[in-house]
Amino acid sequence: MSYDHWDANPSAAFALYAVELWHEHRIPIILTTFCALVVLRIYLHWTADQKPAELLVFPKIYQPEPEALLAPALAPEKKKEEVNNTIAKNDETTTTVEKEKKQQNVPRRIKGELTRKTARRGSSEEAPAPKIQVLIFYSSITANTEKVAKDFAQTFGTSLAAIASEGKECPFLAPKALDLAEVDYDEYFISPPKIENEQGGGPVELFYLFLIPSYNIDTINDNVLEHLQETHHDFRIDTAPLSSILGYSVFGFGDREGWPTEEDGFCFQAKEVDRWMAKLTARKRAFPLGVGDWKRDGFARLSEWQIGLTEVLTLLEQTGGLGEGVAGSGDPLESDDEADVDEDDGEVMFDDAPTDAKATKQKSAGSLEDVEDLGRIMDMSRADGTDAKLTRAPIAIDFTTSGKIQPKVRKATAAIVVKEMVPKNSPTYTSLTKQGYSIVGSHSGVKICRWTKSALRGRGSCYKYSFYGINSHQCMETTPSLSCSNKCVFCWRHGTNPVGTTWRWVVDPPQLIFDGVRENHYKKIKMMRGVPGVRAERFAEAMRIRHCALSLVGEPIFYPHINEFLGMLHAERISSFLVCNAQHPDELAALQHVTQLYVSIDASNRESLRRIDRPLHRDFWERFQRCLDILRERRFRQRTVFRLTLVKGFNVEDEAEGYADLVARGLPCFIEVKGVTYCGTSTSSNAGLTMANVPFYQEVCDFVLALERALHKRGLKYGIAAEHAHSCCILLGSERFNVDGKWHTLIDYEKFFELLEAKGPGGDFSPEDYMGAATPEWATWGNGGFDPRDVRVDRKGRPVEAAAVPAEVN
Ligand SMILES: Cc1cc2nc3c(=O)[nH]c(=O)nc-3n(C[C@H](O)[C@H](O)[C@H](O)COP(=O)(O)O)c2cc1C
Ligand code: SF4
Repeated sequence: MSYDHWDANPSAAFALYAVELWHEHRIPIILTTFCALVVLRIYLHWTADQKPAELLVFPKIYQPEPEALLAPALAPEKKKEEVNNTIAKNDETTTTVEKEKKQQNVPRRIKGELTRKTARRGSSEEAPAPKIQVLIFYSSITANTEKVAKDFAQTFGTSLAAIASEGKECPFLAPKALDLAEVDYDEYFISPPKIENEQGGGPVELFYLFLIPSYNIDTINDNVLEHLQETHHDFRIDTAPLSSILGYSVFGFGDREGWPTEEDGFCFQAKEVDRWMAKLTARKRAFPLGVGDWKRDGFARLSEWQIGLTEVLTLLEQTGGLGEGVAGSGDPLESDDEADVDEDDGEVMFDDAPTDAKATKQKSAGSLEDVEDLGRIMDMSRADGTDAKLTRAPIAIDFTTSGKIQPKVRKATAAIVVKEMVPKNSPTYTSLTKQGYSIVGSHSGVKICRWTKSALRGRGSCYKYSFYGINSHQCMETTPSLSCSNKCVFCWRHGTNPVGTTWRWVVDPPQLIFDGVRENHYKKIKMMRGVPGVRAERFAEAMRIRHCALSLVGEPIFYPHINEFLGMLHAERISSFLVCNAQHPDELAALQHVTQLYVSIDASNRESLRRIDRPLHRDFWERFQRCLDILRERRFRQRTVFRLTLVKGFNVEDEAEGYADLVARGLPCFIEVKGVTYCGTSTSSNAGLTMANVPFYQEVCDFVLALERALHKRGLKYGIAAEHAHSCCILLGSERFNVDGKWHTLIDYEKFFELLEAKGPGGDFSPEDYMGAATPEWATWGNGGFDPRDVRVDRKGRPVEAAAVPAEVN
C-alpha cells in the first residue's frame, strides 16, 4: 500500500488505511469486541443482583416514599444514613442523577406474604389482633334478669379469660351488661357500634348476647322487638345490617306456672328476639336459644347455655369462625332465608357432596389397594389396643344355608383380593353420603334421623319416646353393616345399599366402628347448632348419646363382631335397639343381650314375604321361621318385638289371621305395627309402590283391632298398649307387661345396665327385670301418643291440632 497521497488528501488516506487495517485484523478485532461485551454483560448482571429493586419500567406512582421502604422503628438519622449508603453504592455503576431517578420510579420488591393491616385472630403477625367484646343486652321489669345479667357478665368474663390459646394474649374484653331500657337502639341495632379498645390499640369485634324475660303486657321488650323488625324492613337499610358482628345468642326467662308451654307463651319474647336477630345478622346464631323457668330450672339452663357459649367462643378464638355446619355458622352454602328453614318439616339434610366429589375424583382403586387398606385397618385396630383376633378378618361367612355357622375359609388367593364393602370411590359411597349418611370404615354408617332433629327443635320425638321413653335427640342411628340380604320394596334406603348373602368384604374392627360412628354423630349434632328452633337445653343433652338404634340400613347382625360392638355401646351405658330381618338365624342365636331385639315381620306367608322383601336367600321362608323359633326360645331372656310394616295391597288385607299365627309361633313381648312410609324413590316405584300403598292411620287402627281379635281367638294374651298417631304406629303388648291393669311399655335403662354389669352379656335375666314405669297416659291407646311438652307441627312447620303423618320410623 502506498501512502504518497497522505498529504494531498489525508481523510481519504485514513479511510483507506482503516479499511486495510480491518481486512488484515478483522478476526482479532471481532473476538476482542465480543469478549469485551461478554465481560460487560456479566458485570451488569452481577450488579443487577445486588440491587433487585431497581426495575426501570414502572411509573412513579408505584414508588413508595424512601421512608416507607424502611422499618418504621428506625431512627431518622439511621434512616438517612441508610439512604445515603444505598445511593453511594449505586454510584459505583451509574450517575447519581440516574440512581435517584431509578430509586423513585421503581416499586419495592416484596418478598414473602403481604402484611395484613389486621392480624388474624390467633396469628402472630405484627398488627394487633382484634379484641372481642361480648355485649349482654337485657331487659328487666321486676329486676330479676337485671341481677342475673350483671352476675352473668362477671362469671362469663371469668370463663372467657381462661380461653386464650397457649402463649397468646386473651382476646376477650370484659363482657358488658347493657340494659335495653337505657341503650340507644340506633347505636346498637342499625349497625354495630365502633367500640374503643380500652386496653389500647387494635380493632374490636362484637358478639351479642340477650337475656330476655317475657311479658304478655306492654313492656320495653315490645319497643325492642318493634325496632328490630322495623330495621329489618327499612328499605333504606340493608336487611341484615348486623351481619358484621361475630355472632349472637339469646336466653329467655319465663314462668311455667302461668305459661306452661311455648304455645301458651312461655318465653315467647326471647323466641322473637332470636328470630329477628337471625334476620338482622344474616343467621349468625352462634348457639341455640336457651329458655328457663325463673322459679324452677332457670339457673341450671342458663349455666348450660353459658357452657355452650364458652365452647363456641373458644372455637371463634381458635379459628376465627363459628364452625362448620348449618345456618348460624356463617356457612355460605346455607339457605338464605331463615323463614324457609323455620317452615320446613324439620328435615335438614347434611349434604356431604363436596367430600363425594373429592371421592369420585380419586382414581379407581384396584385390588392391590384393597389389600393395603386391609393392612391399614388391621394396624389401626392394633394401635387401638383392640384384640388382634378381632381383626383377623376377612372371614368369608356363608349365609346362604342355615345350620351351624361354618365360616368357609377360602383359598389363600381369594382372601388376598378381599374388598371393601363400600369403597370411598364407589357410586354407593357417593349415593349414601349424598343422602346424609356418614360412612365409617368400609362397611358402617351413621345418620341423624328426622326425629332427632325434630326433638332438638322441641317438635316431638319418635314413637320410641312414647312407647319406651327414648329421647330422640339422644339417639344415634347406625349400622355396622350397610349390606343386607333383602331388597324390601318399602326400603327408604333408596336402593343404594349393597346386598349379598355372604360376608365377602374386609371386616373393620369394632372399636374403629364405635369411635367413628360416635364421632360422626356428634359432628352432625353440632352442625344443628345454628338451626332455628334448636333448644339449648336439648342441644346440650344431645351431646350425650343414650340410645343406639341399630336399624339404619343393612343388616346389623351380618357384621361378624356384632356382640363386641354391642359390648362397647353398653359399656358407655348406651342402650341398644337392634332390628334384624329374620334371615340370619345362626347369628340371631349367637346374639347376646340387647336392650330390645326386633325382628321384621313383613308378611304373614311365604308368597307375600317373597313379594315384599325380595330376599336373596333361596331358603328365606325356612330362615324366617327359624328366627321366630329362636325368638320364642329367647322370650324370657331378650325383650323381643315383632315389627310389622303395613303396605296396602301387599300385606294388609286378610293377613291379620296369618300374622296371628306367626305371633303364636314367636310369642314376642311386643308387636309394633306401623304404616309404610313412602319414600318416592325409583326402588319403590320399580317395585310398583305408590302413595296408594300407604295406609291411613285409621286403616292401621282397623288392622290392629283385627289382629287383636285374631290373637284372642287363639287364646294369646295380648292387648293394645300404646299409639303414636304422628308416626302411624301402634303397639300391642303381651299381658306380661300389663301390671294391675296398667301397661308398662317403658324401659328402666339403668336397671338394664345394672343387670348386664352384674350378670354379663349372656347373663340370665328377663325383660320383666328391667320393665319401666307405667306408660304415660297420653301415649296409651286412644290418646294419640304425642308428648304434650312438644309442639306438634305439620310438614310446613305450622302448629297443628292433630295429624297422622306417616314418617320415617326405624
Ligand atoms: C305481668 C307479667 C306477665 C308475664 N308474662 C309472661 C309470659 O307471657 N310468658 C312467660 O314465659 N313469662 C311471663 N312472665 C314471667 C316473667 O317473664 C318472669 O317472672 C321473669 O323472670 C321476670 O323477669 P324480670 O324480673 O327481670 O322482669 C310474666 C310476669 C309478669 C309479672
Ligand atoms: S326414629 Fe329411630 S333413629 Fe330416629 S330417634 Fe327414633 S329410634 Fe332413634
